[in-house]
Amino acid sequence: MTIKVGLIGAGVMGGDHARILSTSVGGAELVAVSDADRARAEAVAASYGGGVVADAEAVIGNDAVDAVIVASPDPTHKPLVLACLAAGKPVLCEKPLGLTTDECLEIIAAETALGKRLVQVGFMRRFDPGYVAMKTTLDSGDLGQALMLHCVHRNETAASYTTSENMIANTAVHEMDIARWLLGTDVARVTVVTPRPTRLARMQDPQILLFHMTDGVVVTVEVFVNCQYGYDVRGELVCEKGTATLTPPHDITLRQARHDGFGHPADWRPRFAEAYRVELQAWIDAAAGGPPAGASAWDGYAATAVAEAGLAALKSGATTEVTMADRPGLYD
Ligand SMILES: NC(=O)C1=CN([C@@H]2O[C@H](COP(=O)(O)OP(=O)(O)OC[C@H]3O[C@@H](n4cnc5c(N)ncnc54)[C@H](O)[C@@H]3O)[C@@H](O)[C@H]2O)C=CC1
Ligand SMILES: O=C1[C@@H](O)[C@H](O)[C@@H](O)[C@H](O)[C@H]1O
Repeated sequence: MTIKVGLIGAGVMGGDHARILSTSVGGAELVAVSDADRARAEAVAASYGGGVVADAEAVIGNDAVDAVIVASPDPTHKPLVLACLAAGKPVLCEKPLGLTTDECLEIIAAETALGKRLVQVGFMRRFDPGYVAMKTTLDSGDLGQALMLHCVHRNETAASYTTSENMIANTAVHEMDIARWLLGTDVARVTVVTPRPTRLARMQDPQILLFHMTDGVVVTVEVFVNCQYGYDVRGELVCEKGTATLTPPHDITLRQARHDGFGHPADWRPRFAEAYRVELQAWIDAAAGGPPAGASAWDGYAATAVAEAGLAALKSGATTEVTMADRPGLYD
C-alpha cells in the first residue's frame, strides 16, 4: 500500500521532509506540494516529486492525497490541522500544534468528535536514537529513579522572527515534550531565569527554564539561540545510581592543528536526521492502518500548556503553575 502525501509549506522543514519521504521512507509518495511562495513549491516538487497545487486547501481537499504534512509557520497550524480533520485525513503537523492552549483544545475537540487519532505532532526527538536509549535505560530501572534532567538547546543564530517569547514557545517546546515523554510525568510548575543577555541579539538570550515535574523531578533547560558556534543539543539524565548522557551523532573525532573534537552542524537537520526519518516512517505506517505513533494532539496541547506557563513566568519572574484540562479517553 502506498500512502499519497500532500505537503503544505516547502521551506526548510517541508523541503527536508519531502527529501526524506522520497529517499528514505517506504510506502509513501509525495503527490502534491503547496507553498505561499510558489517558487519554493516548484523547487521541492522538481526535486522530490508531486504536482504543485495552488494552496493548502488544494492539498487537503485533493482526492489524490491520503495524508498531509503541515510544515508552514506556527500560526497556520491550527486552521490547517482542523481542515485535515474535517477532511478525515491523517496529518503530521510540525511543532508547536497551536499558538495557545485554546487553539490546541479546539483541535482536541475536533479529533475526539471524530473518535479516532489522526493528528501526529512533529516532536521528532521521541524518535531520536539517543533519547530512545535514554528512555529504555530509565525504564529498565537499572539506574534507579530519575532525579534531574539537564538540557542544553543552542542554535548558532536565531531566525529573524525569533523573540524572547518564541524561544520558549517555539524552541524550548521540544524540551517541554521530551521531558514529559522521557520521564512519564507532567510539568507542574515553570520558572524562567534570565542571565545577562548576549550583546549579539536583541532579545533575552540565553534563558534558563526550570520545570518542576509532578513527581518532584527537576528539569533544567538552557536555551541559547545565538550561541555563534553551531547547533548543539545536549541532555543528561541524573538518576539514583548513575547518569545517562546523549552523545551527538558524529562519524569521527578529528585531531588536527592542535584541536581534538568533532564539528557542530549549522542547524537541527543533520543532528536529528535519523529522528526525522523514523518519525516519518512511523507516521506513514500509522496512516497505512498501523497504531497511532509519536506525539498526539494531547501531547501537543500539554507542551503548549507548559509554554504558556513559561511565557507567564518570563513576564512575571515568578514560578508559574501549569494548568491542564482533563484528558479525553481517546488519548489514554
Ligand atoms: N521539528 C523540528 O525540528 C522543526 C520544526 N520547525 C517547524 O516547522 C515549521 C516550518 O518551519 P521552517 O521550515 O523553518 O520555516 P520556513 O520559513 O523555512 O518555511 C515555511 C514555509 O511555509 C510557507 N507558507 C507560509 N504560509 C503558508 C500557507 N498558508 N500555506 C502554504 N505555505 C505557507 C512559506 O512560504 C515558507 O516557504 C514551523 O512551524 C516550525 O516551528 C522548524 C524547524 C525545525
Ligand atoms: O524546531 C526547531 C526550530 O523551530 C527551533 O528554532 C530550533 O531551536 C529547534 O532546535 C528546531 O528543532
